Amino acid sequence: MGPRNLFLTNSPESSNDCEDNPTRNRGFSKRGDNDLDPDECMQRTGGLFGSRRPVLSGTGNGDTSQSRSGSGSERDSWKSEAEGGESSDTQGPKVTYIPPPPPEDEDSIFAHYQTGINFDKYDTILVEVSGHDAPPAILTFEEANLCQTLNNNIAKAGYTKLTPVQKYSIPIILAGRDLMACAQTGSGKTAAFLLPILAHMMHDGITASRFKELQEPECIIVAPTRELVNQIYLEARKFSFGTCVRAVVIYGGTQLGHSIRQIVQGCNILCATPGRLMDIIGKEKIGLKQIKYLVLDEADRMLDMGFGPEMKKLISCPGMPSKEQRQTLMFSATFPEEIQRLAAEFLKSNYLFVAVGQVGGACRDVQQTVLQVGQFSKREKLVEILRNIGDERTMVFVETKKKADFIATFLCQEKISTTSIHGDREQREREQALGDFRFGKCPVLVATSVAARGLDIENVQHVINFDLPSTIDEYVHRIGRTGRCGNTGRAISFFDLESDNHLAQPLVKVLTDAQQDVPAWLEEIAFSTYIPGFSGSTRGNVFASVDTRKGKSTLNTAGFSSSQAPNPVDDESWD
Ligand SMILES: Nc1ncnc2c1ncn2[C@@H]1O[C@H](COP(=O)(O)OP(=O)(O)OP(=O)(O)O)[C@@H](O)[C@H]1O
Repeated sequence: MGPRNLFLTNSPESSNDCEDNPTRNRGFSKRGDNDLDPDECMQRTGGLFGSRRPVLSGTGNGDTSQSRSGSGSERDSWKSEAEGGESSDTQGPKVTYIPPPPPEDEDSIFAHYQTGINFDKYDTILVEVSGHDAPPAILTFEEANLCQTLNNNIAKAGYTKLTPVQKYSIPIILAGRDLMACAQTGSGKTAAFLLPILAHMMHDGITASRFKELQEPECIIVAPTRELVNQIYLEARKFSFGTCVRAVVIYGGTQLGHSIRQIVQGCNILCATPGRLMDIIGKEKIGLKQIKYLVLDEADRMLDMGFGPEMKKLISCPGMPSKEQRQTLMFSATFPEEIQRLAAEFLKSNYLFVAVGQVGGACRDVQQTVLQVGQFSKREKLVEILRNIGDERTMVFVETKKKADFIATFLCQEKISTTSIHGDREQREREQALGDFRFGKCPVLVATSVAARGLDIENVQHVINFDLPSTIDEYVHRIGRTGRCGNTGRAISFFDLESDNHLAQPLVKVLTDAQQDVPAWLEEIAFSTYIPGFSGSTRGNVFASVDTRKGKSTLNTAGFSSSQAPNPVDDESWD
């Protein structure tokens, strides 16, 4: 491998980002603690229209403990990104970043990557639909009876065959039913909700939205990270091309005035991170009266104790149609049982549940390897692996933001051109980093869990878990950044006997279910480690939770319930 350049740019300005930390989420779940993205956390301090002053402060300079049982000292202070001068009642430097507009030419809008050799194997995946009177699945796009413009856009996007989640979800949504859908990473969940929503809008003869100070969109899509909502927006823009439906994206870390300017020009579909959404609603730029569709992507994350309170506020905002009056759609690759129960509050009682493959199961197109690597050998092993990989695109997941910087800098010193993404980086830097990775300038992206969910980047051939996450769900999402849409990928995880033993059982289960080799040492740890709540054998079980309304008490993919989950110390990643 040739020398790689140093592309890491860590701006001192990043000090106006807020820190993610468990402490600031006191009173919220253990599960969600690690996954807050900075700008969204502010809502938890002041409520929808309340004060945004942070309730906690601390040193903010603790070390980046690599131990899972660490106190998380670096995370004991946080400054809400909302403090970035976005509201009159806040202090601190203004957030001035205005993201560059996406390319407008048709080729860029419809640019896509090829489905992989295993795309056709999707047909063999088992699908279970539960709930009453489910409409039958469709087998082809033609059967969906979409309008010509949508069909043209689907063709231009290079879609010729439906994925299983699309086959089942599209008719369900077209029939007006609420839906909770769980399907493996990279299997086309975004189009599964966008296409039928757009079809409905077209069918209802939506009128082009015009400039207005208060916009009343028909659809709101929320997702947990900025990069993910942006991606969903680009998909919405692609499928609505040539129609009068206008999609808009708003997310934190960008100038609030910019978000407002985007909205007032017209907004039918609003893609938003929760914090920015609530801010905009509070500023009365968005009215909710016309909402017909509410989509929670990465729904288990959106409903956990981290974001759950914001989502509850959203559905009880003035004007928001009741669940009987709107269609609520939830999608994820993982759906722990207790989160499903919470979700019922958002859904009509006759909602349908679609499970494609094993709920929370890993994508089988990812070849998973687990290596026993102690904390002090990890860097050496990482360099060895990356040198063997060469220039193939690789995401390296670490536990903390500081560690992300540290490892990225270390790799750059090793002449491996690397960039990094995490919640302490300015949004400008995050987007730059993602762009550099996406377009191959930096083949290695070091990331915290902020990049674990949803990101769809072409040709990510490898995921390396330098640090394993604290829950198996997060593992499933992380390794799902590769092996997407029928392509194959590889995931290598460093298992540290000092800190990762609690993951052994669920990890063995995920590996087994995805028909991967399970190292004997891992199986041994799995059988000798008692995990409360993890019942049953690791082999051959029907995996994880199913539709909770069936009353089966089963495992969630974490191998333990959220309330039993160990305290996560990965310190990331909300938006
Ligand atoms: N029917 C299809 N034919 C071809 N490509 C498709 C089809 N459906 C989706 N894709 C492409 O597959 C990729 C993955 O889709 P998407 O990002 O929606 O997956 P996902 O299920 O939401 O994954 P994750 O769980 O990681 O969020 C995207 O590039 C998308 O454009």
